[in-house]
Amino acid sequence: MTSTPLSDSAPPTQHATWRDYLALTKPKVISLLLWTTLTAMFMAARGWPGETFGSGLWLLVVVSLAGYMSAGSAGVFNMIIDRDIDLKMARTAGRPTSSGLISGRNAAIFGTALQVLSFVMLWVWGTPLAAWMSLAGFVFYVVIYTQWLKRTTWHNIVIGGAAGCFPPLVGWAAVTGDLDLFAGYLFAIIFFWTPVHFWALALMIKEEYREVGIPMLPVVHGDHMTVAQIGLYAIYTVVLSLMPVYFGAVGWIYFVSGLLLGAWLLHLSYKLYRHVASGQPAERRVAVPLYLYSMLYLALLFLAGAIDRAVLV
Ligand code: HEM
Ligand SMILES: CC(C)=CCC/C(C)=C/CC/C(C)=C/COP(=O)(O)OP(=O)(O)O
Repeated sequence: MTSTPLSDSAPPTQHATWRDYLALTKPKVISLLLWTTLTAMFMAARGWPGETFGSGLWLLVVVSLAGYMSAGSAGVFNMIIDRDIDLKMARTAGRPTSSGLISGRNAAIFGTALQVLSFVMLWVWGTPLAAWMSLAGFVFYVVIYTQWLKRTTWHNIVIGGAAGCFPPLVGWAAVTGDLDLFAGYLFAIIFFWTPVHFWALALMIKEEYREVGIPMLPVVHGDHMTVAQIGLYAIYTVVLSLMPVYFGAVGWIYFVSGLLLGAWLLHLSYKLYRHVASGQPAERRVAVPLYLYSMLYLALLFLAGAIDRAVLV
C-alpha cells in the first residue's frame, strides 16, 4: 500500500513497525481507562461478573480487548487530527503521525478497523448498550474534544473530559445491559477528577501549549486561576466520590478508602494552591505530585468500590 504522509514533515525513510502502531493507541493512558472499566464490571455485578466463572472470565477478556481497541482507536484519530500541533511540542513531536512515519491515511484505516471491530465485539459478546457507550466515548473524544473544543476554549478539559467518563459505563452496561444511578456516579467522579488530573500537568507544559495556540486554562487565565479551579474540582471530586455511601450503594471499605484518598487529594491541591497564591511560580515539585497522585487516587478509589461491592454490599 502506498502511503501519503499528510503531515508537513519529510516522507518517512523507514518502515513503521507494530510498535509504532501500538504507540498511536496511547497504551499508558488506556491502562487507567481500562481499569475503570474492569472495576466497574465488578461493581455492577456485585461480585464476579457473569453467571459462571467461565462466562465471567470471557466477558472480562472481551471487554478488555474491545475497550482497548475503542479507546486506542480514539487515540489514533486524536493523533491524526493533532499531528500539526503534536509536531511542534517536545512531548509529542515523536509521534508516528507527526513524524510522518505513519501516514494519516494508514492511521485512519487502522483506527477505523479498531473501532468497527470493537463495536461488533461489544455488541455480540457484551451488550448493545456497552457498544453504544464505547462509541459515544470515541465520538466525544475525537469530535467534541479533539476536533472542536481543544483548540477553541479553555473549557475543553471540563466538557471534552466527559470522553474519559464513558469507560466505566461500558463495563457496567456489558454486565447488566443497563445503567443505574451508581453508574452515573462513576461517570461524575471521573468528570470532576479530570480537570485536577490535567490542569496539574498543564501548569508544567503551558509554554508549549501557548506556542502552538492551544487555549489551556493556565495559558488563558494564568497559574492562580488554574490552581483555584483545581482546588474547586478536587473538592467536587471528593464530595461526589463519597455521596454513594450516603444512599447505601457502597459500604465501609469504600467509605474509609474514599475518605483517606480524598483527604490526600485535597491536601496536595491545597498545597499547590498555597504555593501559587503566595506568589511563587507553579513549580514541578508541587504540581507533579498532584498530577501523579491523581492517577493513584482514581485507580484506588475504583478498586475500593469493586472490593466493597463485590464483598460487602
Ligand atoms: C480531557 C481529558 C484528559 C486530558 C486532556 C488528559 C491529558 C493527559 C496528558 C497530556 C497526559 C500526559 C501524557 C504524556 O506524558 O504524553 C496524561 C497522562 C495520563 N492520563 Fe490523562 N488526560 C485526560 C483524561 C484522562 C482519563 C479520563 C484517564 C483515565 C481514567 C487518564 C489517564 C492518564 C494516565 C494513566 C496518564 C499517564 C500516562 C503516562 O505516564 O504516559 N487521563 N493525560
Ligand atoms: C470509551 C472510550 C472509547 C473513551 C475514550 C476516552 C479517551 C481516549 C480518553 C483519553 C483522554 C486523553 C488521553 C486526553 C488527552 O488528549 P490530548 O490530545 O489533550 O493529549 P495529547 O496532547 O497527549 O494528545
